[in-house]
Amino acid sequence: MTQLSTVLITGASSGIGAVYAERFAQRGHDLVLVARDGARLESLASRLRTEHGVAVDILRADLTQADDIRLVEARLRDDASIGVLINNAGIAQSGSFVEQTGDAIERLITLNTTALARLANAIAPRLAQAGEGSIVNIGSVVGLAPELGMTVYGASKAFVLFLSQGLSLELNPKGVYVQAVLPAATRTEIWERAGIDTNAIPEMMDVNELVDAALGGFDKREPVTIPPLHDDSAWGTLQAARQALLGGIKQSHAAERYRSVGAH
Ligand SMILES: NC(=O)C1=CN([C@@H]2O[C@H](COP(=O)(O)OP(=O)(O)OC[C@H]3O[C@@H](n4cnc5c(N)ncnc54)[C@H](OP(=O)(O)O)[C@@H]3O)[C@@H](O)[C@H]2O)C=CC1
Ligand SMILES: CC(=O)[C@H](N)C(=O)O
Repeated sequence: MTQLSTVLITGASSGIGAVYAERFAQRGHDLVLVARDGARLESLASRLRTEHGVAVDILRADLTQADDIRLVEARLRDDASIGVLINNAGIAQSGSFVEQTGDAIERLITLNTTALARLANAIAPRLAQAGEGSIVNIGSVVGLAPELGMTVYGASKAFVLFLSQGLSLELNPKGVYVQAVLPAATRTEIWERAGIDTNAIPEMMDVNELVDAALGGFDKREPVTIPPLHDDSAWGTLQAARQALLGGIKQSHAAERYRSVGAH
């Protein structure tokens, strides 16, 4: 694998994924662009080929469908030129849990977590074998805080963060870089698609600024990049608190406050 490996980007037809495609093309990488909207992918691909002289393949796939997920998995497994996976495709949802349908919840979880994990799983063994390559998973700050009021979406993004941190522990020693990117509200189509009114959201980041910051974290090989977090010591404090809690849960007996329960 050369340093300028091919980059496969899911959700490349708009928003954050389309800007990643632009930026990696500017850096001279060939691309594989994945999404459902073939016409949009083709028009982006054709512009990037012309403007940057890179090879761009498109792969139409609905990543909520098992057969389509398998198609992308096969490409990641078999195409040795692909050294970077940008696991970006995702959807949000409006409404509270009791207003959401089971089918819509399943669709969100399949796209935001199952597809993302399966695609990482498809490429990871090959990258580990090669001793190089990168997996970038797009999470969200919403995954840090149930208080932000998007329970299922937030839970899917908490999964993305946990998975990324776990994969980082497993794969970093094998030479594979794993990055979780946690954007906050960013101006893309995701809001309209989910039926969320953005007028109520005062702080929205421009999508170009978001991706450039995420790539800044990528170049520094940060395991977790939170573009809108200005004081990064807050993240360090949270991680230190988590480590401290770990020390307290390696116990063979239940905590004192629960011990009287069985005695009745
Ligand atoms: N914008 C924001 O405020 C934030 C976004 N994020 C995350 O960023 C990621 C990208 O979102 P963003 O760019 O904002 O949103 P967009 O809606 O602009 O882009 C989403 C992309 O995912 C693709 N996609 C949607 N459904 C499917 C599907 N079933 N199968 C395959 N591809 C699909 C869309 O393409 P197509 O319709 O052609 O399939 C599109 O390319 C998401 O994971 C999102 O959760 C995180 C925090 C904040
Ligand atoms: C895109 C969303 O709906 C969400 N609020 C987020 O910031 O991740």
